[in-house]
This record gives sequence, structure tokens and C-alpha cells, in this order.
Amino acid sequence: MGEEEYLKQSSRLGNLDRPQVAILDFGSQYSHLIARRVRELHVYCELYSCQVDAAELAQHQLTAVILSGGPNSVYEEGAPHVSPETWKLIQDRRIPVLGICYGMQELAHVFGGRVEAGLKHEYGKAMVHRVEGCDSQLFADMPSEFQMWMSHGDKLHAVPDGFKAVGATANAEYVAIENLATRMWGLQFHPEVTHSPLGKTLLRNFVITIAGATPDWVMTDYAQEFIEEVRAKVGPDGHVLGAVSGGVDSTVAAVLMTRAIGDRFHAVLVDNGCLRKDEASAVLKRMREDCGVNLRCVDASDRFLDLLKGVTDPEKKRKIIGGTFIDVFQEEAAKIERESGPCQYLLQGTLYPDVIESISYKGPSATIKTHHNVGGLPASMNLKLIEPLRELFKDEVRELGMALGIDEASVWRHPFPGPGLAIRIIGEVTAERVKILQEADAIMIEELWRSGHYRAIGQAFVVLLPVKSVGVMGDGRTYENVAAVRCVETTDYMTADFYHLPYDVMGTMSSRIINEVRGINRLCYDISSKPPATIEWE
Ligand SMILES: Nc1ncnc2c1ncn2[C@@H]1O[C@H](COP(=O)(O)OP(=O)(O)OP(=O)(O)O)[C@@H](O)[C@H]1O
Ligand SMILES: O=c1[nH]c(=O)c2[nH+]cn([C@@H]3O[C@H](COP(=O)(O)O)[C@@H](O)[C@H]3O)c2[nH]1
Ligand SMILES: NC(=O)CC[C@H](N)C(=O)O
Ligand SMILES: [Mg+2]
Repeated sequence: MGEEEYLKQSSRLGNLDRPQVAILDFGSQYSHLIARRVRELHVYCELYSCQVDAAELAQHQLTAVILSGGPNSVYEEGAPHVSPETWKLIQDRRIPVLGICYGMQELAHVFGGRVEAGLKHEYGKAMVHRVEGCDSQLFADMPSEFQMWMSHGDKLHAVPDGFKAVGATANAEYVAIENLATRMWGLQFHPEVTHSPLGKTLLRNFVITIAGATPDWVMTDYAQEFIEEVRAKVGPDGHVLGAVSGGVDSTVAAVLMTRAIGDRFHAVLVDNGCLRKDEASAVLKRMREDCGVNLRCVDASDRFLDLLKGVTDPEKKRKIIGGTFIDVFQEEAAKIERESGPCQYLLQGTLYPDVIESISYKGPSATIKTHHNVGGLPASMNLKLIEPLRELFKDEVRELGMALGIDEASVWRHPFPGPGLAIRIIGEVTAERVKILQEADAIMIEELWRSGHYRAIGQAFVVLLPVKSVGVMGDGRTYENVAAVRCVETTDYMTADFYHLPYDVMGTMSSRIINEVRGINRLCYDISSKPPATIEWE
């Protein structure tokens, strides 16, 4: 399925009646952070492509518009711009606008300022001072000088008519601009990143003081609105199929769905032959008994492993698995149609990072890898997607899970990717290699629990490498597989650092895995951070 179809297919969670801040995304790596910061102010917001149709925006009550940063330069041919119709909508309704970095340059470009390539690129901390004699509301409760984070190469050389400078640095005259008559503000720096300590105050000044948004939105509103929206969409007799792995995201999504339509929600766990040791039975028990979800397991392991024979390319593995998942779901939907009633929808626990890394989401950003549940979907899919968590980050989903009263053990599990062990077996996936990795993985997780490190770690797993090494065991020579342990610290899974696991815990893991798992005779520890590595190896 192409990107556009995916975005059309997948239902956004949104309430037409709820006032919102619209973030127009020009493809910055930080656009999602702007959304988070606004939500942290308890104000509802949604992200849109910078090229969103004015008609789509017009359906909403917009309290403010924020233009994100982006990798392009406004003066380049082909650079993305907000459409004239959207500008007209913004101006007709007098909606306050805040442009950040590229967003400010876009304001300048459209309203007659001058943006050119700067002599120096500026990446990192900068001291911004307020222009003397001006007391912009944007800087309320802020000192006369403050630190902000910069990441740009272009420079504003002249402000558009009606605008004036309200903030500057030693290098640049126009790093914060304001036009009170048209209610437009621009910033060259990024208030949304944590390296801008007063960034949150500044965003609050814009969103709440200037734009007048009411800070009344909480995570449980998400749940209530979703439940109502789904009931209306599915109707009183409709059924919904759920792709439920028992991971954090699909557990939260499945509990929401069960609250909305009860047993007309049919959750299916697909055993793709690449799950962790005893995973299927543990998930069935937990979801049915603790969460009351109508879940069953479809064992398709032979089918998946047959299709994966001889495949070594990571993206091919992901697409095969994503495609076969959907084949299985379509077959299951047909069964539900025969046995119970109409079933047109598929629920998935897709999160924002799955989307942003898989496809150029709402702006021109780069594809990192194809997450099976997003970029790996086949064109032939005829089920419509329901993805209640698509705009959220893992830590926000956990907060929602806790608010829904889901037990801690489910909410704080480490994530486990849909393609499972297939992307942790580098090279060809075979039933024998899956078995080796399942055993090693189970021991590693057991040792993390035993040593008390599990909760402090964001994600931990073992990778089986396509490398053999020589060992000596009981006076004999061995020639076996090398494996690597990866433990990372992270909250949003967009960036991560390797976890500093104490040597004695590593030592116990290593001696247990090498002694107890036939087929592994050497263990390494992965010390890479994300970026530049990613969390998974493939
Ligand atoms: N084995 C599976 N059977 C059914 N659906 C699955 C399976 N694996 C993944 N999915 C679907 O793909 C989605 C994305 O997988 P992902 O691993 O990102 O989320 P999760 O498994 O719900 O949570 P976690 O990130 O904690 O593992 C899931 O939410 C679920 O809808
Ligand atoms: O359901 C999933 N399907 C996938 O195809 C997939 N690829 C990566 N991941 C998980 O996403 C997070 C970030 O992973 P990366 O740093 O490897 O991109 C980590 O938590 C990964 O485990 C996936 N989850
Ligand atoms: N971070 C950004 O938005 C950068 C904007 C533009 N590409 C510049 O270099 O100035
Ligand atoms: Mg998972």
C-alpha cells in the first residue's frame, strides 16, 4: 500500500468538535516533539502535512497553527509551502501562527521578507536576548536573555512588512519576529527540544496566553472520544478484527476496543514462528484473564517460516511478514463475516514512531526502516485500519494504559517488534535458529529480572549473528554461533543509549547462555546508541 493510501486508510483519532492546535509538518525531526509539548500543556493538537487541504483543516476549530522546521530551504525550487487556500483560511479566521525555524522562514518567504543561505550553519546552544524596549507576550515570565537550541543554515535578512524583531543573538538580528496585526510570530530556534530550557514557557505563552487555548485536555479524553467514535463508525452490528500481539500498544488498543464494542471485537494473535519462548500461551492467558479481551491465537508458523526461506535482506523480511500478517487477517475477517456479521475493520496498535520511521509521514521526512504494520502493508488489503494510538509515543501509551487501569506488568513490558525474532536473526531465518535464539533470549530476560534491571531498561534482546567462532568446551573444539546482547535506555524509542549493565550481570548471562544453549559459544554486548545505530539490528 502506498503512503497516501495508508494515510487515507488509517483513521486518525480526532474529535471534530474539540478545539485544537494544528501543527503543519515541514518534515523536521522535531515535529513530533512540538506535538508532545503542546499535549503536555493539556491542549489537544494534531499534526498535518504542511500541504494539507484547506478544506480538511476548515472542518476543525483551530485555536492556533504552528509551522514546524524542515530540512528544505524556502527559496529552493520544489521546497514545500503552505497552500494559498490555507493561508486564506488562517487569515480569514485570524488564527494565531507560530513559525519555528523553517516555519519562520516560510512566514518570511510568503509575506515578503528575505531568506538566504547564511554564512555559517548554527547547530547547538545559542543565547537569545530580547530586543530592548519590546515586551512581546511570547517572552512573558522569561529573563532578558535565555538559552535556546538552534539547528539551521539559512538566515532571515529582512523581516516582512508589518513584522518587527523581538529577539536576537550576537550573530543574527532576527531570531524572533512578531506581527501583532496579523497575529503571526516566528522563531529561528527550536523551543520544543529539551536543550531549550525555557522552551516550554515560551510555547505556553504562545498556545495559552496568546492563542487562548484552554488547558483542559487529558489522556483519558483520548479514551472516551475513541470509544464514542468507534461505536459510531462500526454501528450496532459491526464486528472488528484486532491484530493483538500482547505488546504494550496492542494491549492498550485492545482494551479500548473491548470497552467500546465488547465481544464484537475479535482479537487475533498470529504465531508467526518468530515469537519469544512460550509467548503465545502467556499472552493468551494474560489478555483473556487479566484484560477480558476476546483473543485467540492462529498458528501460522510454518507458513511464515516457509516464506522466509532463503531471505536475508532485512527490508524483504519485514515486507514478507507484514504482507503475510495481512493475508492471515483477511482470512480471519472472512471467517468472522461468515460466522458473526459484517467485519470491515482491522485494529492495530501502531504508534507515532512506527509511522515516522516507516514513511514520510505528514511532511517530507526520511524513511529509516519499514515497520511491518505500516510500510509493509500490501496493496490488496481490503480491511480499513483503526489505529487509536497512531499519534502517540510509547510513554504516552503507557500513561494511557495506566489511566485505563491495565496492570503494570502489561504496561511496562519491553516492546517486541511484529517481525519478532526474524529481524534479530541476521541472515536466513530457520526453525533451528529461532529455537536457539528463543532459549538465549529467555535466559537473558530472566537474568534482567533476577538482577533487578528489567524496569530501568527500555528494551533488551539477544541477536543471533551469521558468524561462527571457535571455542573450547570440555577439552573439545567447538565451532558455533556468536550472539550479541542489546540493552537500551530510552523513553520514546526515537533516541536511545546503550544501558550500562554491570559486568557481573553480563558475566552471569554469558556463562548461562553459553553453557545452556546448544549452538552459541560466544556472547558480545552492543554498545551503540541511537542515532546513529537503531535499536533493532535490522
Ligand atoms: N504476532 C502478532 N499477532 C497479531 N498482531 C501483531 C503481532 N505482532 C504485531 N502485531 C500488530 O502490529 C502492531 C505493531 O506491533 P508493535 O510491536 O509495534 O506493537 P505491540 O506489539 O502492540 O507493542 P510493543 O511495541 O510493546 O511490542 C501491534 O500493535 C499489533 O497490532
Ligand atoms: O512492531 C514493530 N514492527 C516493526 O517492524 C518494528 N521495527 C522496529 N520496531 C520497534 O520499534 C522501536 C524502534 O526501533 P528501531 O530503533 O530499530 O527503529 C523498537 O522498540 C523496535 O523493537 C518494530 N516494531
Ligand atoms: N531546522 C530547520 O527548520 C532548518 C530550516 C532550513 N533548512 C535552514 O537550514 O535554515
Ligand atoms: Mg510488539
